[in-house]
Parts: sequence; C-alpha cells; structure tokens
Amino acid sequence: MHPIPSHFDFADLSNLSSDELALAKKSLRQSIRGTRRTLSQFQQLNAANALLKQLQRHHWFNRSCKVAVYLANDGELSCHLVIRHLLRRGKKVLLPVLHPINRRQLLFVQYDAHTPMRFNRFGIQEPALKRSRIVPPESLDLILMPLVGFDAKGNRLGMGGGFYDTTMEKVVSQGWRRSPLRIGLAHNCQQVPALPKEPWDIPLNAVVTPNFSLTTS
Ligand SMILES: Nc1nc2c(c(=O)[nH]1)N(C=O)[C@@H](CNc1ccc(C(=O)N[C@@H](CCC(=O)O)C(=O)O)cc1)CN2
Ligand SMILES: Nc1ncnc2c1ncn2[C@@H]1O[C@H](COP(=O)(O)OP(=O)(O)OP(=O)(O)O)[C@@H](O)[C@H]1O
Repeated sequence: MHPIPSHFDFADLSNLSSDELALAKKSLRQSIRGTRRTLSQFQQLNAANALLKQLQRHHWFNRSCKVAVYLANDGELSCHLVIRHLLRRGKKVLLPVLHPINRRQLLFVQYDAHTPMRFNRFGIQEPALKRSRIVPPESLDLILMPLVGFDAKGNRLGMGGGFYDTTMEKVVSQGWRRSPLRIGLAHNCQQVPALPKEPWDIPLNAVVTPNFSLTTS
C-alpha cells in the first residue's frame, strides 16, 4: 500500500473506504503532532500568553464560571495561563479524567492548586478521582478542548480515542436546554486545508488559536 502523504488534502478523500479514511486520519495525526512537538519552550510560552489574550476578547469566555480545560501534553497549546487567570477570579476549573469503567468517556473533575494528581494510562496528569469533585458536563459553561487538527470549517481532529465526541454526544443529544459552549484550541500550525466530517463528530462552536478565533456556529 502507498503511504498517505502528510497534511493530505481531505477534500480529495470522498471516495475512500472507512478503513482507508481511518488510516489517513492516523497518518495526519502523526504528522501534525510531529510538527507541534518542534515548537520551542519559548514559542509555547508566547502561544500560551497570546491564547489568554485571544480568549479574553470573547464575552462567552469572560462570562463563563465553570470552565473545562486540559493540561497540555505532546506539544499541545498550553492552558496553564488560562487556568491561573480563571482560578484567580474564583471560577471553577475542571480537568478531563478518563472514566474508570466506560471506555471513551471523560469525567470532568474540579481542579485547583491543592488537588491531588495522578498519571492516567496515556501519561497525562489528571485529578485523582473523587466523587464529590465530579461536575456533570451538561452543567459546564464552556469546554476548551485540545485539537490535533482543524480546518476553516471548524471540523476537528482529536487524538483518535473518541473521548471528546463520546462525552459531548451525551450532552448534545439529551436535549439539555443550555449545553456548554465547545471551543477547540490549537496552534496555528495545526490548521489543515480540509478534514472529513464523520457521522459521530460533534461540531465545535469555535476554534481559538494564539492568533485568531474562528467562529463556526
Ligand atoms: N492534554 C490532553 N488531555 C486529555 C486529552 C488530550 O487530547 N489532551 N484527551 C483527549 O482525548 C483525553 C486523553 N486521550 C488520549 C487519547 C490518545 C492518546 C495517545 O497518546 N495515544 C497514543 C497511543 C495510545 C496508547 O498508548 O495506547 C498515540 O496516539 O500515540 C493520548 C490521550 C483526556 N485528556
Ligand atoms: N459518540 C460516539 N459513540 C461511539 N463511538 C464513537 C463516538 N464518537 C467517536 N466514536 C469512535 O471513536 C473512534 C475515534 O473517533 P475519531 O477518529 O473521530 O477521534 P477523534 O475525534 O480524533 O478523537 P476525540 O473525540 O477523542 O478527540 C472512532 O472509531 C469512532 O467510531
């Protein structure tokens, strides 16, 4: 089989079988993750600073009281300055925790400077699971989620575990009156010309990078 070139244009992939599409997505993930890892600590810190400034331009960010974030891994755009900003303002900050039983499900657990942490099976730090600290996703105001890739239409490529899609699906499909805003975060270099839209993909409301915000709904 021919290897699929990195940063392949998915606009040309309409005829691929689902197996071929999965392979193409896998290869694109590897390529973008490789690019993202080449960013220096200096570039990462600048990006984290610019991200907070970019978010502060939006009413929906400034108004939100319960915000899900993540701890950056593998070159992801870091939320650490966003987390500090939110905690200083007395907002509730939540981190994703892998569900101990349900595959592909995330729990959102409250986090602050005193929260006991552990490593999950992917080597990402998460709050130690404590029932009283779990917040149901439908009660959140805003979910900031890490992207691997995105396109101008706001299509999203994640790590491939289906974690965010599965967790979001519950919130969106159960017809909650007011579901949390779903915002993807990424470096500019993670934008690709086009991504396929899969039947299970839950659309983002916007993508925010250190340089721009792309509203999709
Ligand atoms: N910072 C951060 N936290 C997060 C996520 C994320 O994308 N970023 N997640 C978003 O879903 C969840 C974890 N999902 C993940 C899914 C796959 C891999 C991963 O590295 N997979 C390996 C191979 C898998 C394995 O080791 O078995 C890989 O692709 O190389 C990591 C996290 C929850 N927490
Ligand atoms: N709502 C869902 N219900 C059942 N399976 C799902 C759901 N969402 C995604 N999946 C499964 O998860 C796998 C990964 O999906 P996909 O390639 O879209 O990951 P991703 O969007 O990159 O990851 P993530 O959602 O974790 O960021 C797919 O095999 C898909 O079948």
